[in-house]
Order: sequence, then structure tokens, then C-alpha cells
Amino acid sequence: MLETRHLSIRFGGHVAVNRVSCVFTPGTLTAIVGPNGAGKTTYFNLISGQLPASEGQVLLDGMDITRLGAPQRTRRGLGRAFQLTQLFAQLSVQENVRLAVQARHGGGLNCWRVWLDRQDWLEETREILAETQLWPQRDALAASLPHGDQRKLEVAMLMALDPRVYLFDEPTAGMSADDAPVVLDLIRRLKTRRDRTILLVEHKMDVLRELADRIVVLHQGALVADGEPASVMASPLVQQAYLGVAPVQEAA
Ligand SMILES: Nc1ncnc2c1ncn2[C@@H]1O[C@H](COP(=O)(O)OP(=O)(O)OP(=O)(O)O)[C@@H](O)[C@H]1O
Repeated sequence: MLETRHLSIRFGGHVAVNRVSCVFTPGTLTAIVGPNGAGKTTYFNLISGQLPASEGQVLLDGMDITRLGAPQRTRRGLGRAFQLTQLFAQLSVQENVRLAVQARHGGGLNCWRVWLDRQDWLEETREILAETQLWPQRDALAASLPHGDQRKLEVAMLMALDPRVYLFDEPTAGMSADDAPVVLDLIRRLKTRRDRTILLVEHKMDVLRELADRIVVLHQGALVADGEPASVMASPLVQQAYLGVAPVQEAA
């Protein structure tokens, strides 16, 4: 179980995430929505350890991980889709996924470790490449991939790590109409496992309607709505905050 308690961060005088308290349980896909600049990505960065909290706490299975760095949080089961800068640009697609499989099995991210005797790890790598439809590109350098394939590779590496908590930040942004369904299908299948906690920042309404079990709405860094998707999306507060069509009145 993942929990944030009064989690906040200030950049100078600007409070980008403002005392957000939320509990995320396994078997639930929670979508985090809100207009541009609402603090969604910053909230993810606070959870994953990319940014230090100004106040508040992050707890994973009851343990306070607020002061841990991102790699230590990853080791404890918190997984964020790799960003382009974290891919090994000069290694092939297959080598990148292999390294993530190796890391999950406790082998660390050591490129030089001998792999070839671990047929089970290689088999796992092949399966993930097939599932993400990256098999044909397996020998291409990560740096040479088109944007959509790089994003698929980020997701493939996350699947290879198989964390207990998955954080997806707009996983299909910039993907083609052919690539987006591949990633959505992986998330759909992940949901059926029931033992994984999934957080998803997503703007696309059709994706939210299909995948979200719960929707949390951020507006100007604060949590303004939280609940079952149909009722959350229907509330006037959310219509305004989410669509950004009018200033949100203070909640009573
Ligand atoms: N490192 C930073 N330094 C200063 N301000 C920042 C920093 N990171 C984020 N912000 C500010 O914090 C606010 C929240 O940004 P964030 O990217 O989290 O919003 P978002 O909801 O993810 O938006 P979008 O939907 O456009 O991705 C914005 O006003 C942004 O300018």
C-alpha cells in the first residue's frame, strides 16, 4: 500500500503540491487528473523520489520512505516509467530490457555482467519484447528509436522491473494510433493481476473511462476530488478544474 500524508513541495513562493493525502491500494488503478500545471507530474516526482518533499510523508507498506532517494525507493518496489535520459542510449533495445530484468533479479544495473548463462532471464526479456511489440527493433540502439518506440521501451523496462507500485505518467503521449493500444493493453493486463498498485496520469477521457477504478483530481497543487470515476467526472467542480473552463470555487 502506498500513502502520501500532507505531501507538499514549494518552488520559491509557489506551492506546486499542497498537502496531498491519499492512500493507494493494490488491485486499484487510480487516475490522477487535472489541468495543465495542476501538479500531477510533481506529485509523481515526490512519490518516486525525484524531488524532495518540503513537508509531508510518503509511506510504502507503512514504512516512511520520504527521505530515501529514487534508487532506494525503486528497490523497495516503487516503479516509475524510465525517462529517456535513464535509458542506456548506446545499448540496444534488447540490452536495455535485459538490464531491467537483471535488476529485478537482484543483479543490479551492471552492463558487464555475463548474461548468457541465464536462459530464464533471456526468455523473460524476449517475452517482454514480444508483448511490447519491440522484438523487430531488438538490435536497434535505444538512441536511434523513433519517439513512440522509445516510450514503448520505457514501459517495457518498467514491466521488466515489475514493481509493486506502477507510476505511469501519460504513457501513450506522443504515440501513434498503432502504438498506444499496445501500451494500454499492457496496463489492462496488469490490472487483472490484482496485486499491483497502479497510478496513472492521463488526459484522455476514453482511457480514463475504461481503465480508472478511481479518479483523484488535483487543482493548483491541491486534491479537490477523489472517488469513483463516474461521479468524480460528473461533478461541476471537476468539470471546471479538469477542463479548465472557469475558475474553481473553493470547496465548501
Ligand atoms: N523544478 C521546478 N521548478 C519550479 N517550478 C516547477 C518545477 N517543477 C514544476 N514546477 C511548477 O509546478 C507546477 C506543477 O507542474 P506539473 O508539471 O507538476 O503540472 P502537471 O499537472 O503535471 O501539468 P501537465 O498536465 O501540463 O503535465 C507548475 O506551475 C510548474 O511550473
